[in-house]
Amino acid sequence: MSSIIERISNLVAGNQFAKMAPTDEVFVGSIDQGTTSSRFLIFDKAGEPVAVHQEEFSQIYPNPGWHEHDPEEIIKSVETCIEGALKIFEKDGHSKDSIKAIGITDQRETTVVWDKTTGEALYNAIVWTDTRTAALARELKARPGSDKLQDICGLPITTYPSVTKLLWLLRNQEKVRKVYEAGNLAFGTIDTWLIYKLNGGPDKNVFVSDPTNASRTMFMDIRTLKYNDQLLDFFSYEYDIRKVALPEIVRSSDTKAFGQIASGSLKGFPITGCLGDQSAALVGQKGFEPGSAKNTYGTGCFLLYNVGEKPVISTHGLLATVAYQFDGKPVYALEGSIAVAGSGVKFLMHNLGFSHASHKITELAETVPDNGGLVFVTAFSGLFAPYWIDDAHGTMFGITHHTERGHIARATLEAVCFQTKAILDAMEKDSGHKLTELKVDGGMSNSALCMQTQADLVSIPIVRPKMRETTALGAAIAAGFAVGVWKDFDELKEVNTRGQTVFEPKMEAKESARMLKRWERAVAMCRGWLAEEEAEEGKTEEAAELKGEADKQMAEVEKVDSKLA
Ligand SMILES: Nc1ncnc2c1ncn2[C@@H]1O[C@H](COP(=O)(O)OP(=O)(O)O)[C@@H](O)[C@H]1O
Ligand SMILES: O=P(O)(O)OC[C@H](O)CO
Repeated sequence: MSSIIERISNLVAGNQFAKMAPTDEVFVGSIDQGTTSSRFLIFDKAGEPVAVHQEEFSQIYPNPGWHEHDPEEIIKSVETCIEGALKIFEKDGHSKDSIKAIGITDQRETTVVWDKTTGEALYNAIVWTDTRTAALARELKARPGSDKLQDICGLPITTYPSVTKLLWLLRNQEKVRKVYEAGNLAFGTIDTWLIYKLNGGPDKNVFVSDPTNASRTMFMDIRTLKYNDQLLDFFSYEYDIRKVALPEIVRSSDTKAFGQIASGSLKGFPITGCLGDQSAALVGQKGFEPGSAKNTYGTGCFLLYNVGEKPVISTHGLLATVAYQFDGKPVYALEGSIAVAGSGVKFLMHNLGFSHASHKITELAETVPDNGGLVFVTAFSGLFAPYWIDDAHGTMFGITHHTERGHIARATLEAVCFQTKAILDAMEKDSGHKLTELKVDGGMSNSALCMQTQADLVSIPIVRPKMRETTALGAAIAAGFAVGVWKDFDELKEVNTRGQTVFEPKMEAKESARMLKRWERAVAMCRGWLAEEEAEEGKTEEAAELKGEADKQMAEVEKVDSKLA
């Protein structure tokens, strides 16, 4: 039996303990490496962010349709974010030792190549939005066997997946080719590059990717989650892809595979989760049940719909992708990808000088009651799902003396909502299931006008959580699962449930149908923009083919026209 003195001193010690830094606190860090900015957030067990630091980095557009990032700047931005958030965290009285694990989430498809002997990047990262490979994609589509690939990897051949970017680098960059010929070329998406560099580069050589990222390369069999011979053979007609080091594919939540941070204030802290950003957002929205979906309005906009443990290969212009793989079994999603969402807002700000802040674009759009007859097909990277038109450029239709900046701002927001509607229709056809509500997040979902328009156009409620850092939360959940911060989905029940906003559809069905028809007509009219040009110059055989395609598409326009009449 303990003495009274002993019990009293224990009580005192207990009280002192309560007043000191609460060492029983548990946090998870999350690196969110997006297209326009990097962030580091620290989440508590309730899924609330307690510290955050964000850094924008350079967007490099060397030619029309080209989009690059400096791979070293990306790493620096992440390191700065970690230090920045940690400072806030410690200032608030928390101890960094209470951070149990770190998750990573990243822009997908963006491609980096480096020399595996030195860890030196050999070219800028080619960003997912980049369309320099449009002709290469057409060349690949024309090769025998191209029609078999989507069934294996879930993606159609377009400029979007990593493969065309890697082939372009091999074909066009001598420095890359030399390292390839020496057998030292390493390929990675941003998750792989980050994990490799944060672990210290060639010294530790942690060279991995998770299935949600690897499923965006076109090298991975979506069913086995392994690199696939048929895919590698198909793409190896000029350069042998097997001579390029591809990262090992490991599950999205793991205590060992992702290594640990090699330097800075979090030196020695384990990285235990990794998810592509759109998968992470689905996890952050707790879309764990088949039939649940989310739409993330960031730089681009991506609708993911959980289809369960078997992939669904789309026949309506959507992608099959991996949602996550936490334990043995992968969970899949159908995806509708829109290339331009917030980047359209930034275009108005930076290229057209409309304002200096994103929310001001929404305010500008609110100065007019409707789009005034203007439709803006924001096809800056061609048009993605469900259309996949790589030879479209951004086009505005319906400009009159009545048109003012407010209309352009409004039409920019609406463009994302129209594409989301087209994606939802395609998803309904592929899955045979109609959504009853749509969960949203991402920077552009801050725009209430945009969310109301979305509800009006899809005719179902739009549900926006109060805490919209769902992408980062998803990566934290993946990391937290690995180290037991959360043990199962049940433990996440209360996470991120407070204070959601619901946007109910208000527009009359007749009016939304009229707007949608106009949009479809504008899409049909912006097809074949580059095809005509190439055919006239007689540049390529495919161009002539495309000219025929453009003519066919004009016939489509006429069909839409006659429907509208
Ligand atoms: N109130 C707003 N209205 C319209 N767009 C907004 C608003 N707030 C943020 N955005 C847009 O959201 C995008 C940033 O979203 P975010 O989810 O951080 O993107 P990413 O992860 O791709 O970098 C930017 O393009 C920004 O212009
Ligand atoms: O930067 P985001 O958030 O628009 O996401 C980029 C996507 O992952 C590209 O596929």
